[in-house]
Amino acid sequence: MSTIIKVDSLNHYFGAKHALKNVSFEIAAGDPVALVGPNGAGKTTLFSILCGYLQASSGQVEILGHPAGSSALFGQLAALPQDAVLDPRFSIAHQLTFYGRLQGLSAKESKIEAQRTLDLVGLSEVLQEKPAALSHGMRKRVSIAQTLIGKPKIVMLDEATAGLDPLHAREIRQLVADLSQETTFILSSHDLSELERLCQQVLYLELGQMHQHQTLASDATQGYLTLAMSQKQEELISLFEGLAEVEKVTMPQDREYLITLAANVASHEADIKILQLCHQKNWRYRSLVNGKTLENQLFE
Ligand SMILES: Nc1ncnc2c1ncn2[C@@H]1O[C@H](COP(=O)(O)OP(=O)(O)OP(=O)(O)O)[C@@H](O)[C@H]1O
Repeated sequence: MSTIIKVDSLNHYFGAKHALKNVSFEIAAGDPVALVGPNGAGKTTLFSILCGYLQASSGQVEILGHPAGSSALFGQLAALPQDAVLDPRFSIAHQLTFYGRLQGLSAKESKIEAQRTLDLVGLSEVLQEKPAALSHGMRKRVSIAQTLIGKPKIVMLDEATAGLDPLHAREIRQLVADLSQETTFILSSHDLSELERLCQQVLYLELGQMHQHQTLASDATQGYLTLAMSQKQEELISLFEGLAEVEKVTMPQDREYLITLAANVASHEADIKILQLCHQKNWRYRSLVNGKTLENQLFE
């Protein structure tokens, strides 16, 4: 797969504050990529540098073969900032069409794009409305539509589903998954289970430093099972640790058990034993998943 973003030894300072510390990573075209990290980790700073809003203090950033901020990237890369706002004075049609014109589309093409992208986010009926007539979640979906105008190759969404009801959050996730063939999405979110569903590559920033992870969908977390129980079971850990297939069991959070398998034991050899034990004990489980959840990879 072709590399579309290449970042090498990136540093950024805000005065004495070293916000990004020697960050290097690559992103290939295709599957969505997650950008995760605690508050103040440097995610917005990194987004701003990738978009060309902010000039890095040092290091290289290459996007689709061009330096960040290059005019060659116009229309190829779009971003939804966390605090994006729509202009209250103009209709949604006007704003989306204007955005299309800014990208160099004709008036007719811009109108078609406005309608197409609003259809994609399930909001075709609001075309003539002004932002005040829309709920917070609807405005967010319009902003997502705006990033899709002109079919950019890369779209960065900062907290795209924050504030959306579960149904619409799911629709946006589906939209991201559906468009992933033509557009590579970089998603920043604090909702790890959402990112886990969508992304295999996870860029984790902490205090300006980058660590890379893979999600459950990959082979990288082989050797673990994650068991969610309906109720906490006092004897569970000691009983499971008594199995030859199991090396260690921990409970990273309430009613969720992380099972480390013994060396050279495949998960399908262990899961049956675990389920048999649950059955014997009459314990009810909610899910048994191969691997380590993203949250446990990052914080356990
Ligand atoms: N304009 C600025 N001037 C000075 N310091 C800044 C500026 N912007 C960000 N910082 C600092 O740089 C660090 C990284 O901030 P950044 O906004 O990139 O974090 P973040 O990961 O996006 O956080 P959040 O999840 O809260 O949005 C923080 O310590 C922040 O205080």
